[in-house]
Amino acid sequence: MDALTELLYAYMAAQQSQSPSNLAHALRINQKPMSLYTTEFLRLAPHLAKSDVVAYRNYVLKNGPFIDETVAPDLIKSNKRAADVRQAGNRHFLAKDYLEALEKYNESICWADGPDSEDLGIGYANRSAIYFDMGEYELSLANIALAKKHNYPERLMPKLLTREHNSKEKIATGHSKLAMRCPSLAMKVESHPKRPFMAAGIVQKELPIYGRSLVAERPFKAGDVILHEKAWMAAISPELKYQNCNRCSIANFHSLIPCPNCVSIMYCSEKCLEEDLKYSHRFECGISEKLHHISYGSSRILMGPRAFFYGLTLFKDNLEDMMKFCEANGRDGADPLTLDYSNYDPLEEFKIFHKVKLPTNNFLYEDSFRFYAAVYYSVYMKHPLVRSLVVTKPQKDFMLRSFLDYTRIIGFLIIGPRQNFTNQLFSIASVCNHSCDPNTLAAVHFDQLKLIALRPIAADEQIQISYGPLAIKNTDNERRQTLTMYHFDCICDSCDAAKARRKKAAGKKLPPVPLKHLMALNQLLEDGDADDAAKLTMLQQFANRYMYTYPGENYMDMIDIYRKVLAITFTKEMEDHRRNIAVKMA
Ligand SMILES: C[S@@+](CC[C@H](N)C(=O)[O-])C[C@H]1O[C@@H](n2cnc3c(N)ncnc32)[C@H](O)[C@@H]1O
Repeated sequence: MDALTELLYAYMAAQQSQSPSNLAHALRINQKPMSLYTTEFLRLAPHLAKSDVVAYRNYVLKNGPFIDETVAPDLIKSNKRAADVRQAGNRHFLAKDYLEALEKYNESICWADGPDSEDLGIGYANRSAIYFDMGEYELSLANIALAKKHNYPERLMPKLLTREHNSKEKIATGHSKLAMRCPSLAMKVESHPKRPFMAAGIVQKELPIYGRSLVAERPFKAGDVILHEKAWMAAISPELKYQNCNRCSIANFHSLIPCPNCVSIMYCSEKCLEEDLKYSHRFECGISEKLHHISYGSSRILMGPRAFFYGLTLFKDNLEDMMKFCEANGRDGADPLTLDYSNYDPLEEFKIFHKVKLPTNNFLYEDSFRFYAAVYYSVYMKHPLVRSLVVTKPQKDFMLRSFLDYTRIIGFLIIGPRQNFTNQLFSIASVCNHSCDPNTLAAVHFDQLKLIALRPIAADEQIQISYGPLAIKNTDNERRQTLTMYHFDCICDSCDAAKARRKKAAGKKLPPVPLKHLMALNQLLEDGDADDAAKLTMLQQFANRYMYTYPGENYMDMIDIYRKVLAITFTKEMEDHRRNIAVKMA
C-alpha cells in the first residue's frame, strides 16, 4: 500500500469510529498537511465549536493531535546524511535541474555536522558550480569563499581555484548580470524627516467603512516612489525550508547558510541568522520539525506565535511586563505614522501592531485559528526556553490567547494576493486599502516593498493598491469572490455600479499620435533586449501627460503595461542588490 492510500484508509477509519485516538493514529502516518485534520478534528469535538481557545487547548493536550517524536522527530546533524543528500543533488546537477540540485545541496549543507565538516565546504563548492553554469558569477564567487572558509578539502582545491579564476574572468569581461544595468526605482520626492524611507505629505486618516487609510496631502506624479518599507516580520511555508531565508523570507537565488544547530532552517545572511536567533529561532530550534508539521502548506499560520515571541524578546523576556502592557492596551486603533523611524525602536512598532483595531468580531476561519493556536501551544511548551519563561497558569493562558489574537491581526493586515508560500508584515503599507482600480502599485519582493504611483494622485486622494483583483482584468463577480478571502465587501468606485458608470463615461480616447506611440511601445515591450530604463521613462511620461483621458480604455491598457514593467523592474533591482551583497561576501 502506498503512503497516500494508507493515509486515506486511516483517515476513513478515524471518520467511521469518530475516535480521537484513531485520528491521532492517522496523524502519525501523515507527515504532511495538518490542515486536512482541522475539519475532522472539529467534527470529532463539536462541543468545541465557538468555545474559548482555552477549551481547545485543554482538549488538544488531553486528546491530541500529539505532534511528538513519532510524528515529527528532531533531525540531528549527520555528515553521512549530508553526503547522501549531496549525491542526490549531483544527479540533479548532471541533469541540469539546477533548482532541484540547489535545494538538495542546501539540504546537504544543513545536515553537515558543524562548521569544520568538510561536507559543509563541499556543499558550498557544489553550489558554486551551479551558479557558474547559470551565469551567476558573483554568487559563484560568494559560494567559493564560503567553501574555503568551511574546510573545503585540499585534495579538491585545484578545481575550486579554477572555477574562482573563471568566475572572475567572466565578470572582468562583462559577462556579469550586473553589467546589464537595471534602472533603480529610487525615491526622488522629498522624504519625511521621521520616516526617511517615505515621502513627506502622506497621512493616516480614518475613513468610513475603510477604517485606517493612507491619504495624500500633496499631489504626486506617476512614477513617484512614495514608500520603500522593509517588513518587520516574515515567514515561509515549511516546503521552502531549503529554498528561502527563515527570517526575511527571501529566496536569494537559494544561496543560503544553515542554522548551526539544526537541520531544518536556513538564512540568506549572518545578519538574518543573528536576528532570527534573537527574535524567534531560540524558541524554536529543536522543535522546528514539529512546527513545520503543523504549518505545512502555509506560511501565515505560524506568524501569530512568532509575533508573540518577537514581542516577548522586545520586552526583554519579561513576560509580566509584556502582559501588563497588553492587558492595559486594548485593540483601539494604531497609527504607525506616529513612530519616529529616524530613532527606530522596534518595541514601539510592536506596540502599534498590538493595538491594531479589528473591524469585526466575526473572524474568518476562527475555529481553525483556535485549533492551530492550541496545537502550537502544545508544541512550543515542549521547548525548554519557553517552559522556563512561561510558567504560571495566567502566563500560559496569556501566551495561548496572544497566539490567537496575533493570528487574527496578521490575517487582517497582510496585503496583496493571498498566497501561502511566503508572507510578510509591513506596518505602514498594511494601512493601504484595496481598490479594483488602484492609483498605486505595491511592488513586493519578499521583505522589501515599494509603493509607486501608477498615475497622478491629487491632494486629498486616498492612496490605494490592489490586493489582487483588478477591474481591468476581472469581472465584478470574480473580484467579489476573490475578496471574500479578505472578509470584506469592496466599496471602491469600480464596485459601485453608479459611480463606475459615471467614471467610465468620463474616459476619453488617446489622441492619434500618442496612440501610435503606445502601439510602438507595446512592441518594444515584447523585445526582451530593449532598454528597461527607456521603457519606464516612456510609460511614466504617458501616464502623466495623458491622465486627462483616464479612465479611457487606451489609458487603462497603458497603466496595465506600466504596472507590469514596474513589477519586473523592482524584481531586477532587488536581485541586483543581492548580487552586490554577494560581491562583498566573495
Ligand atoms: C490591510 S487592512 C487595511 C487597513 C485597514 N483599513 C485598517 O483599518 O487597518 C485591510 C482591511 O481594510 C478594509 N478595506 C480595505 N480595502 C477595502 C475596500 N476596498 N472596501 C472595504 N473595506 C476595505 C477591510 O476591512 C480589510 O479587511
